[in-house]
Amino acid sequence: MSITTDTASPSPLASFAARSLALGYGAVAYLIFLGTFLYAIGFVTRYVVPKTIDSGAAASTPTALLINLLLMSAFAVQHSGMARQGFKRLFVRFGSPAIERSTYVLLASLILLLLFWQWQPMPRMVWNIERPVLANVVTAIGFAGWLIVLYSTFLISHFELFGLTQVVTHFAGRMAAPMKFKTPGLYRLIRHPIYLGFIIAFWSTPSMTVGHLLFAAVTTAYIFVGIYLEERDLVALFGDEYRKYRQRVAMLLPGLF
Ligand SMILES: C[S@@+](CC[C@H](N)C(=O)[O-])C[C@H]1O[C@@H](n2cnc3c(N)ncnc32)[C@H](O)[C@@H]1O
Repeated sequence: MSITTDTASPSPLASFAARSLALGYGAVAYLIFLGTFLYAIGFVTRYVVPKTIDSGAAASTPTALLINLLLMSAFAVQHSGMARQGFKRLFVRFGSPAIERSTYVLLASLILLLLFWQWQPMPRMVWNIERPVLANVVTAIGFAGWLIVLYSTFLISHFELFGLTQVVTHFAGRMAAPMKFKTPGLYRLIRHPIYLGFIIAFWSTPSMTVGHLLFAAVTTAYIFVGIYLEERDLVALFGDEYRKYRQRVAMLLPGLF
């Protein structure tokens, strides 16, 4: 696949304009992702941001359940659908390969922002840790989960994962290198540290409401579906290298599974 196929005109000026546009698009998509990621931390931990997982007027339970399930389903369909190799091939047939990842990141972020905005609180308490020390420990574990997520993205290439490397390489007039399979740091212990970080971040809260529990349970179930689909693609891409890695290294918890 050649990055020169995405420019309609061979003129260097038009090509420069198209590459600049792709770069700007990728940069905006990355900034929106970053804002969404930071907002997600506030949304789940209920710190700083105006609208959290538990704030707002409560609708009836069936209405809240329906809206929240629809919002999470929209995210799951976009996130899993667009991540598949088949969709990526389709995308590069009609659009520029350089902005495929940025488009994926942008749409995922926009759906998440919609979810944060429209999320219906379900305030009934499931558990509430009242001892301050224990509550602080649980909160700190939750924040550690977010740190694991962010740290792990840098282990397998943060800027490539969120599309910036692709648009910068394209802007420089070079071909983006194919994605490399890497197992640095935490990836030597488990295959999915980013997903483990999310699970820790979503569950480790001192006050668990029904709404938060719904969010944690559905996203955790979705993570297992995502792992199945992602590993199928990784086996197709890297063959025996990934199969051996899967035999050697646990999915989420070393020594357990
Ligand atoms: C959101 S990341 C999640 C990565 C991993 N499942 C985790 O939880 O840490 C998904 C992207 O990472 C890529 N990926 C997963 N494992 C990888 C590895 N060991 N090296 C490089 N890329 C990987 C997948 O192909 C996919 O594009």
